[in-house]
Amino acid sequence: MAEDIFRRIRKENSKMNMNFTAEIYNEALIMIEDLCLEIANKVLNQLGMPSPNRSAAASFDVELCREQNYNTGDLLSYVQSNIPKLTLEQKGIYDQIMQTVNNGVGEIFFLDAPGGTGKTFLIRLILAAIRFQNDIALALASSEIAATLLPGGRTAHSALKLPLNLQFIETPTCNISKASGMGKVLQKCKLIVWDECTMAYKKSLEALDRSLQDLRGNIRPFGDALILLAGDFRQTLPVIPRSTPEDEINACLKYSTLWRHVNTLKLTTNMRVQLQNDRSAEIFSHQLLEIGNGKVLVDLTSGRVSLPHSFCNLVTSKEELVEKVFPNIQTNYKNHDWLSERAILAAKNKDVYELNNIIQSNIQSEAVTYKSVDTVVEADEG
Ligand SMILES: Nc1ncnc2c1ncn2[C@@H]1O[C@H](COP(=O)(O)OP(=O)(O)OP(=O)(O)O)[C@@H](O)[C@H]1O
Repeated sequence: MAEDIFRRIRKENSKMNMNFTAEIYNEALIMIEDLCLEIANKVLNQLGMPSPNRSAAASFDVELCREQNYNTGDLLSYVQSNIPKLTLEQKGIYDQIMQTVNNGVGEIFFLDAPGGTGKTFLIRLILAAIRFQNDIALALASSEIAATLLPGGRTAHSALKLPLNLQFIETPTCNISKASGMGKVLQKCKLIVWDECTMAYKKSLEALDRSLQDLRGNIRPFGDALILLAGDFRQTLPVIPRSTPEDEINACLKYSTLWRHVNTLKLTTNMRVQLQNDRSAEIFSHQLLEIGNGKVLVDLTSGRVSLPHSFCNLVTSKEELVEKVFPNIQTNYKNHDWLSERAILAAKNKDVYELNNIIQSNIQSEAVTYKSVDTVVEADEG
């Protein structure tokens, strides 16, 4: 267990010159003791093992080291080379946020950015501009994929230790103490970015709000921290299994009392269109916005929209779709670059399984079954 912790810490702090330390053994003892308490309601001492030092664990600020462990020289050159590229719209938002950071005042911004308008580009620059001054900018996202797009990005659930059964708790909080590494990060940080916040349950942001108020000893929204929320309400809203659309809308951030404190900033120019000067990309992005903005008629009986004429290529079966996206998969499947450029997205697991079966049945090779575990692990391991 101690070796797992050691590997995890080395991975999280790739540039930290860290050796095996007594604190790592201590963290392992704490984890073992937590399990024993849960299973047998006994501390390690009662089971003939050494007791962990709980206060020493609090001073083991891995989280704090992680957030301050950036190469400032690299960040400075990144900032200097990318600021001149910002469009007027992006520069206006960059300046407003950096000014608020430098003034040290609390504010809640929402960056309303349809796909392709340079939201990720801008956020990466803001993170770098804060970090190169040796200040902390915490990058969170609602999904793992979005988290990987931001340097130092982590899922909000894992970083904030949000309860897994959030929706059933009246007033959830983050499971973070003042003395913990993450508690210190949240007290010190100059900015918290939460990308794809539009997918998060409003209760997860409310939990962060409560915890920041407590950690920072300030009863203003989010403890007067500077928060940059980003996302697009035209895209996926919080997913609640077996719920109605009303439940999903009610779970979303706009229906939180926090929303009235939010200052919305907008990005509107599609950079993919602008940079490539591609007319068809422009038409496609316009059509996407029309759908997202509810301008396309919905069939009231089925609840579906009819896709605009020339919006995309339509196919008549899953087999045809597989053939279009993965032509000649029998031989191409060995080419990883080819594979990494294509994917089929489906809204339901049922369709994912069916599509996977069709693709796999086209590949003539020996089938290997790997075991997997799908139980929930500790929130901080997720
Ligand atoms: N000012 C800029 N100068 C040069 N390239 C830019 C600029 N803004 C954005 N880009 C590029 O445009 C593309 C789209 O930007 P980005 O990925 O940041 O958009 P996004 O709003 O996050 O889109 P999505 O939500 O679809 O991921 C990227 O390749 C990005 O590097």
